[in-house]
Amino acid sequence: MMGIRLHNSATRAKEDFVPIDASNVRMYVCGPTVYDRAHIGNARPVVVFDTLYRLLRHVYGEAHVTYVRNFTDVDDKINATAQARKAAGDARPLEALIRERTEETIGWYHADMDALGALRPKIEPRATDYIGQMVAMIAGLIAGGHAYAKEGHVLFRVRSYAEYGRLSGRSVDDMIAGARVEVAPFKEDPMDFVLWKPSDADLPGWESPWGRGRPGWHIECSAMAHELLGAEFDIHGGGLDLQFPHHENEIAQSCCAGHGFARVWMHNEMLQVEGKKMSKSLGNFFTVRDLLEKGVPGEVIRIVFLGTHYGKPMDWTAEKAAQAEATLRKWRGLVAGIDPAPTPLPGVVAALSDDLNTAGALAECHAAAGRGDYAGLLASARVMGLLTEEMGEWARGVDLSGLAAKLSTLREAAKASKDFAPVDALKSALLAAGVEVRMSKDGVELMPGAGFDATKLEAL
Ligand SMILES: Nc1ncnc2c1ncn2[C@@H]1O[C@H](COP(=O)(O)OP(=O)(O)OP(=O)(O)O)[C@@H](O)[C@H]1O
Ligand SMILES: [Zn+2]
Repeated sequence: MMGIRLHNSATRAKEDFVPIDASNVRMYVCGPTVYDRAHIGNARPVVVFDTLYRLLRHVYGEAHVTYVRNFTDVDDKINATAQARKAAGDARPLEALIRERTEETIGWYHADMDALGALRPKIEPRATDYIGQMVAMIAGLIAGGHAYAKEGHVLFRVRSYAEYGRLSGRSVDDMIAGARVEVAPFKEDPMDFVLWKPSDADLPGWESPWGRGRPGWHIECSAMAHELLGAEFDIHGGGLDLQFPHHENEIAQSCCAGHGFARVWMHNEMLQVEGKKMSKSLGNFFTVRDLLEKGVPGEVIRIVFLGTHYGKPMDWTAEKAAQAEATLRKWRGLVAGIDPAPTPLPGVVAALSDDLNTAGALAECHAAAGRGDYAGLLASARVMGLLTEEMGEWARGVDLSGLAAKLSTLREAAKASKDFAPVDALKSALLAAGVEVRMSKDGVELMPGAGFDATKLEAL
């Protein structure tokens, strides 16, 4: 079996990937805070870790990989959207409005990420379903001297964990100097971070030994990962913007609670706009839905992401999208009516296994297309979630509608000139490409028929 090598952010080295249990390879990825539509920056980790998930399934077998990605449904921004609806006159209780907002956002998220060909993770836990586990973990941290309760808050005592800062490669003192840490009267040390905080009576809250309140964001992931994947698991992923403080804090909590944690940490670099991270707070974003509605197919968005290594920053540009669309249209033409090879090309699997070298894998696909190995191209593209049946609708529809318009124009011209030869020539070429042609006085309709071969349409 070909070995997978992954760049581990924790050791800053590319390492052989050796699963703890090859019959159950386990991966946790930090998921979205569900208060609004995902922007295309948010889609980058989805495509990156979906590609890794597909590779792991290819290597270890579909039944032997557990992928968990959470929904963060406790958050001030969610509360704010619900409060805005209440202020606008909605009489329902805040809890119902919050639930409605998170349900709606999860529905959008699923629809948008499905459109990018991302498989749904095996488990998609919601933070609010694991409050009990979070409370238990926090209680254990207090008992172990790693956390303290004060004024309804529980704080993690950062100085109690000697390894703090190791993931991001910084010392606690540097972090204090560089980060905007909140100084608060209930903190022993400005670096200490919140595990639990009180909730106002008009906001969602849960009973706990420290009063009615809600968990901090970091403890959510530690508790869900532990509950669903066990004390130690293989891979933890997320965007590089989460490395500090979120992931640093997850590690501190889980290790001090006496669990191990993830062995390999992977971080995708940012999707940028003019050198800056695309983010909601900067306002420099557009959503996945915006692009889909503008007619950019999900498959095009996916292949644009795959064109850049996940560890490098990238921009979204219209030129990249146009080039990607041309590639996919060509490939879809080449593989039309062809069965995929039984296995993907070894060169593609090798590239993906080399720390997800997706650009290299795509280059291998181009080479296969060039030498006429269409069955190999198809099988290989599918390992990356491309050229799948479900994602192909856009390519068929658009090609043929352009040709239908052309045929119709030729027919109009022929009616005037009485020279039907150009119409007949295009019609014969379409039939030769396996297209069903229906011409009536109402118009021209083209449908892919048996033996449809889109490559033969390229010259028309
Ligand atoms: N510009 C970006 N490029 C790549 N990944 C990103 C980008 N912005 C956010 N992410 C990733 O998206 C995932 C979901 O994050 P989350 O829902 O917390 O985003 P967010 O914080 O609402 O987005 P924003 O950063 O725009 O406020 C995380 O893994 C995060 O690292
Ligand atoms: Zn997380």
